Amino acid sequence: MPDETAPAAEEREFLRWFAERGAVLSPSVALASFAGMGRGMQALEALPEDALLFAVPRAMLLGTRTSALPRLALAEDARRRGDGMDIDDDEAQPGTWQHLHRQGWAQLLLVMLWERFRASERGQAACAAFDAGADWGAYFGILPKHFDTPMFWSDAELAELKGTAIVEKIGKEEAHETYEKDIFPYIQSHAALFLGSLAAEQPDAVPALLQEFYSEPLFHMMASAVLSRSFHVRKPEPGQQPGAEGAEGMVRPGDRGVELAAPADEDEEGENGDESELHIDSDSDSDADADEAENIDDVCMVPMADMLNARFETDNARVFYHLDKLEMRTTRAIEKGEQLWNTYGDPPNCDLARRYGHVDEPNGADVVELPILRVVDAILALEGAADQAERRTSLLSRVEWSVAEGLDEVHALTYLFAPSSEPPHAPEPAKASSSELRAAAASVAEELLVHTRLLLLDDAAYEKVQAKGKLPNARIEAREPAAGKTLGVAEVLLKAIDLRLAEYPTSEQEDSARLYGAAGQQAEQGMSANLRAALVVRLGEKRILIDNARVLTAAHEASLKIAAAPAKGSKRKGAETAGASKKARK
Ligand SMILES: C[S@@+](CC[C@H](N)C(=O)[O-])C[C@H]1O[C@@H](n2cnc3c(N)ncnc32)[C@H](O)[C@@H]1O
Repeated sequence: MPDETAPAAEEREFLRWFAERGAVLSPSVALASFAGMGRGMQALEALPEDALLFAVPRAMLLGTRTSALPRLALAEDARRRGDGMDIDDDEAQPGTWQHLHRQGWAQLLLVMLWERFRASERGQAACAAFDAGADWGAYFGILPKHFDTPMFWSDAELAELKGTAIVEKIGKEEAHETYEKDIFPYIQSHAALFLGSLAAEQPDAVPALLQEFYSEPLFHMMASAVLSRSFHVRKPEPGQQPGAEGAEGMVRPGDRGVELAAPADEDEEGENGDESELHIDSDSDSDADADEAENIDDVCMVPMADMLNARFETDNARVFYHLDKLEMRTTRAIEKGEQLWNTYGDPPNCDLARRYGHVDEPNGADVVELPILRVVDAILALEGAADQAERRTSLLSRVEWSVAEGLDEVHALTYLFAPSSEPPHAPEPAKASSSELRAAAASVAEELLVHTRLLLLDDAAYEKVQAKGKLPNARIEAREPAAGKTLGVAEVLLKAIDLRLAEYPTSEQEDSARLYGAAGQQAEQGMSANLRAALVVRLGEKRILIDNARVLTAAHEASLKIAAAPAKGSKRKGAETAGASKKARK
């Protein structure tokens, strides 16, 4: 429920600035505080579908297209080169503004830090000569001063994420390196730009001033703000009519900390959020795609649009694009008092926690990662080959080939039965019938089935696959005579899931009991938000593994029956998902 308290001074100042700069906020909505979510937006009266909530002129967006810093930095680079000419980004030397264009969000983060300084009391006077236009001071005033993302968690809190894929994706080290190697040296060597007239007026104070306005913690804060609040806004197309809806594509926050931002999608509606990184292409491919697809200049902050919270499949408002402004509109009728929700793209909890610092309970979009190496381990364990090292090498060479052919190195498993909306949010039904289990088998990650089966083929069949470039079908009940011992795809995946579950220090029952209580045990009281988020993430992952395991168990039993009755079994196609992989479809 929203707090009834009067808005804080910084919020009043933000609202004043918002109106003064030409933005419009509907009198039917207001910012409000929501328990555990910070600020959000609330309807003060019932609203129809497509009602305008607010409109923001493009000039108010904060990014490299609207800030004066890029213009000033380019002029400074040209002055230092002494030629005053424009050069291509490719020709730019290290230590120049254009060179930073290649460093993910570096330019945007410098813009954020510089604009924050420029809006400060000392910065206003020091930057007066820059003729840089109106500042974003009131916007910085309401940005969070701290973030709950794992980037800022203690080691003890991070330890609670053991087994999940979050820890290695936080990017703390990479962010630190970017700051040390690219950001701070650039600022230091352009002190007159970043401190304005203060650099010449107080040369002895420069190191302290740089620390005050451009420190590493501030840099991480800006990066976190971009990660959790930025949008992708394309430049208007030439010839586009003012008011034309949706011509610039969707917005959503960039991703990957300071390293990379996520690719933009083609869509006419805006979405504060982005896709999970667990997609079909291998990571390296997707990074390349992201580089290609994203224009870093599209990533920007959209005051007011970043005030809306989000919850799994709850969004009731979206951003729409116009040549001169962005509008937030309702996507369905809203009742008086309802919260206005945007969508962050319904990411799984591991991404929600990493990028936004909160989780959804339950989150039907949850995923758990199963690396193909765990499948290799499972095969080795089940085969119990005398020469494990030799067999591992052979399996790894298949992994290398298949990944080069476009199969994922890490597969994402999803819920096969949706989690209950009621605590403890376990997948329902708890006891599925055999027909329900059979039906669910069709949703087991296809590419994982193909990949597993490929590893199980005997050498002759594998060589044929390589020669023809056609992968085996995703048949969950398939059994293959790998290395002289017949193993089932489902059987191997069950073992891989066992191994994957063993990576978490606690069990599903323990986590569930702590979060939601169990027979004879109360839920843990007074848990910190970070600990709760960690428990929710890892419980969701374990539940998906266990959910997949029950379907695989049924498939394994079926595969044994089929094997025992080969004549009938050879005709059985029920659980086969034809032409499963991209490669197979080719
Ligand atoms: C785009 S901002 C939304 C505005 C934000 N609540 C504020 O006070 O400025 C995103 C942040 O809001 C919070 N948030 C959004 N949705 C939430 C939810 N369902 N539960 C908890 N926190 C949420 C998270 O801190 C997230 O990083």
